[in-house]
Amino acid sequence: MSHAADPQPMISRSGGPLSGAAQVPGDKSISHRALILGALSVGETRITGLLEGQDVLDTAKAMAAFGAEIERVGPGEWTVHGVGVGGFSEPAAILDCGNSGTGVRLIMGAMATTPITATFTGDASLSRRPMARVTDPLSEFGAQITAREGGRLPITIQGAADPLPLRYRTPIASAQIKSAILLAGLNAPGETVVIESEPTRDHSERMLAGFGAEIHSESTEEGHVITLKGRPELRAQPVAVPRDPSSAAFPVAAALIVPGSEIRVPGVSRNPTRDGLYVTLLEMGADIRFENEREEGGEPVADMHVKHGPLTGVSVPPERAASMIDEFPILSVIAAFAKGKTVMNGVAELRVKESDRIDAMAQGLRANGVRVEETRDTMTVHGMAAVPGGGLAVTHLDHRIAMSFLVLGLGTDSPVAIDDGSPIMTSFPDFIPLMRGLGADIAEKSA
Ligand SMILES: O=C(O)C1=C[C@@H](OP(=O)(O)O)[C@@H](O)[C@H](O)C1
Ligand SMILES: C=C(OP(=O)(O)O)C(=O)O
Repeated sequence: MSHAADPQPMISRSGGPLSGAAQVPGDKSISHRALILGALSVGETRITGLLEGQDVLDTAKAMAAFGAEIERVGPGEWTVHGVGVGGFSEPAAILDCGNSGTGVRLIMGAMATTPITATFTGDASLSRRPMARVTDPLSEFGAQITAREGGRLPITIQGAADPLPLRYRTPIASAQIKSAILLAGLNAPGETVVIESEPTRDHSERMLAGFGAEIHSESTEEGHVITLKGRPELRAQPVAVPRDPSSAAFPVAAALIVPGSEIRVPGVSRNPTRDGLYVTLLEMGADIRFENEREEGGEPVADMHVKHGPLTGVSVPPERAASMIDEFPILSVIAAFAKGKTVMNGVAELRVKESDRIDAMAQGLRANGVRVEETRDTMTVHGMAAVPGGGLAVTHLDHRIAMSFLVLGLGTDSPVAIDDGSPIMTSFPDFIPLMRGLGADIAEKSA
């Protein structure tokens, strides 16, 4: 579904301390992969804790269009009867991946080595995002690809009838590029190898191994090397999706900036390839404790306990960027309340997310009285003892920008408005009730 909802202006303002438990939704990255790998497996995959955000629902629809049987059997509980590696049938209609970069890029990979044709579209945000980073390597497998000018959506892929395995060094640290290649490699003979300069989130590798593929990763002088043996028979698996650390970041941030707050966030993934924000917050002096550390569904998880307290600005090194790539918008909000400046390095990729996130954050923070400097790949936020607020932030169809500014307003002197909260449904449909349950004052606003 394209993101065509009417804009929903919203406003948030400061109130009393936040308290209680924040049950954040299932991990978005793992949810997409559970549906895709379920569709490529033989047998029934039962998924619990699936994120029922629009991004993931669009992926579910696409898997059904390729011939998998997908059923919602309860809240967050879904079954997938897959068609096996190489078993996708040709979709009858154009596949609309909505707002989701992960959805479209991984699904293009999953079908590019099967001899069927599919056309992909998305909303205005997704149609601006670069796709050649994925279609270039997919054409090396033998797929025939046509794209709009600049390698953008809509894109039509005629999958390779006789795919060749690929050895590919990713030019950008991106789990979406890596995952698209690995999914394509499933139906290529021989070994497909991806080499990345910095390790990126490793859910595809963990889950492919869980579904029975032969895959291994090693750090070498060349970089981080992932090797997949093609044409496995993937076996359906139960998948328990842990709670999303990227979604957890919003209530955590709110608790850190609203005086007197103390909240718990149970069952959040602590996968080290996703942990950069929390490493950074601890360096800033945040009062965060991880309790009851355990393993669930092949991922390390913990219960978080977060308390408001003083924070100090830090410099985030570029090599940490991949492990917190979606968390820089909310970090820039937290940084506004820290003592001194926070410098975020190596963040150029933020410019090609759902929006140009450096620009969107810089403009919205400035509109609310915060000093921000940006270069192509850095952002610097100057913290202040009291953040004025009182401004309007433009969200550009970007859920993380919308949620970041609603959190900002919980700590500012005057309320903060956003032009459109509707994109929040892509990744965190219960964000507003969850935040209100903690005591946050967030309201819809007439346009
Ligand atoms: O593989 C994934 O699930 C994701 C990878 C990241 O994108 P890139 O691979 O473009 O960095 C991230 O921003 C996105 O939200 C989810
Ligand atoms: C970048 C994001 O998602 P995607 O690339 O899947 O649209 C995100 O969720 O912050």
